[in-house]
Amino acid sequence: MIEAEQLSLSYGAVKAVCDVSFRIARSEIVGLLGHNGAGKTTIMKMLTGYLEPSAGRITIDGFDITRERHEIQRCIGYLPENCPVYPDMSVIDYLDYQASLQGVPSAERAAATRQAIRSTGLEPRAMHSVATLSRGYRQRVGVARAILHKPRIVILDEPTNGLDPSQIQHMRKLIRELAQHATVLLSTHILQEVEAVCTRVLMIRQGRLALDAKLSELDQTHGLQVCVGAPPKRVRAVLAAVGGVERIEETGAEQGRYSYRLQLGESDPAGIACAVGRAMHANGIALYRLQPEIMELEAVFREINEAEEAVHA
Ligand SMILES: Nc1ncnc2c1ncn2[C@@H]1O[C@H](COP(=O)(O)OP(=O)(O)OP(=O)(O)O)[C@@H](O)[C@H]1O
Repeated sequence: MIEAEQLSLSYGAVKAVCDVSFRIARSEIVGLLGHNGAGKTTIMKMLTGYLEPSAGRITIDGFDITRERHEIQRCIGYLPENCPVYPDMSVIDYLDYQASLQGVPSAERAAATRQAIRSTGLEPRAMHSVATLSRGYRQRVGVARAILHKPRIVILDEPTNGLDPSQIQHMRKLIRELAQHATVLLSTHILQEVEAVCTRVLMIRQGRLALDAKLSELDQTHGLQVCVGAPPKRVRAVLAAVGGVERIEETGAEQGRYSYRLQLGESDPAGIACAVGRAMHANGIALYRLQPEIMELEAVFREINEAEEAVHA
């Protein structure tokens, strides 16, 4: 379990991260999503013990990062944004060397290196020098380095950055495979990346946590779009008797057809949709359209950005 409480960090006058809290349980694949400069790398560096928070607290599996940094680093594998890989070494030598730096006992080093090479699909390139590898393979070497010590938590900073579409597919597959044995936290500024691999999203906006949601929750209906043959006053009177509708917004009117968005409460959206349909029928109002409104991640992302821009305008 990763627990971050009210994390903040400033670089001089720049407030990079401000009051960010979250908890990540075992086996989740969490996407840290945000524009360039949002604060994702800074959060990852704090979680991995490379930067000390100006305020706040991090515990990982009960270890406190300020007091037990080495214990924490033993259970974390980290792919930094620009992973340093030595071009002159062969893949296998580089990983063996990294395993020694990470304290993997010498008797276990060959097996650990072999396993990391197998897990990342690097077998065909194991004897090649790093300098000859494509960016996709080099990124895999970075991931292999991160998992040499079989960490329970894998933190990947922009793992697909700069990869071509087929390399991105390979990396996504690799991330899903890693998640079978570890909790994965990855950062990205690409929404589709989160949709493709993550089970949960932490959206970071100007150093603050703007959204923490499971992707499955985002698929749930929070509103209904309705088009009926009655003007607002009448519709409001009819819907006043329907429980669960919290707000009614007029979204358009054309040729006697009036469109509305109904904001629903937490409970039973399908039941409320039935009640809306029945209420229209009972009051002799023609019903032209009644459909759930699904909040897609893209819409949420846009809404949050627009709301923030309005605040800062
Ligand atoms: N070493 C530093 N010194 C001063 N400011 C920094 C430093 N590192 C980052 N920043 C600033 O802190 C803010 C957050 O940066 P950070 O790298 O954490 O964002 P990010 O979301 O990872 O961005 P990117 O996607 O571009 O990597 C930015 O305004 C950045 O310019």
